[in-house]
Amino acid sequence: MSDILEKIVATKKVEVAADSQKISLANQREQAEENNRDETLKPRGFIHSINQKIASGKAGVIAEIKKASPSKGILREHFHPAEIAQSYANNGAACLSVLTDRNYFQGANAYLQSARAACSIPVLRKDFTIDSYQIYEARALGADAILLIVACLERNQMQELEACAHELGLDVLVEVHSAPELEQALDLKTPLLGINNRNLKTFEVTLQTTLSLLSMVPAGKTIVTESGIMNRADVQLMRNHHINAFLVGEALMRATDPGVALGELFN
Ligand SMILES: O=P(O)(O)OC[C@@H](O)[C@@H](O)c1c[nH]c2ccccc12
Repeated sequence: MSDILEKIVATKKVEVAADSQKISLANQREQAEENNRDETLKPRGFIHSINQKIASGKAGVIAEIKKASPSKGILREHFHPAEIAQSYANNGAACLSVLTDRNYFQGANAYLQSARAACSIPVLRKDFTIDSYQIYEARALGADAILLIVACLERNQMQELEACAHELGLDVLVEVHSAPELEQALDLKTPLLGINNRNLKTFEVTLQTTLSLLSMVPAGKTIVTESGIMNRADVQLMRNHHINAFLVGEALMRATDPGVALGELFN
């Protein structure tokens, strides 16, 4: 099978071209700027929220709202983003991550909007960002942060996208899976560094990915261990290595009440 990430990026290019015909870049920018002047829609401080939890001795959890994934299929049938968002926020999540990719994750922009409106914690737009259009769109939707995946971007492009996000007041989570990718991620200004334990070529998940890259990360970065955090032993393993920020999806999505599951995993 060809690399899933390549496929997703190819689809994303077509989607962005079509979306920008429906709502122009100028319109997205206008809405983004309007949101930045609106008390309820202006950025909530994604990185700040994570660091605050960590400073108080707790885990900084980015709790994900994800209906399905290419590797696991449907994760949750009873899928109500506003309800899930409230449950996560009430059980100590620092932030939310909401999948908006339609084709591979059954996400939607509307899920981000309703999740954010249902709580007061910051929200990451979880998507495959390849074009600045998507960054204006993210802020226009009310997102507080965007994801940049090193594996799908060129060096210059990544820096341009980060600058665009920062100009709009969005925080950036940069995601890596290997040492060469980590080296590129360190070109960026963002202190928030996600290490994805899932290999997007094979779907193999191992927490060793995070542990093996640790020594390359300079002081001043907040490492987020992403994917495959399934139980308290996984959390403890990471915390033993002073990794205090987590991005968790599946383990919570499969639970009857995702927020209660979050509490059981971290509290
Ligand atoms: O469901 P998990 O194994 O807890 O993983 C969550 C998150 O890390 C995963 O959804 C993810 C990490 N990076 C991504 C990039 C795009 C889409 C999804 C992802």
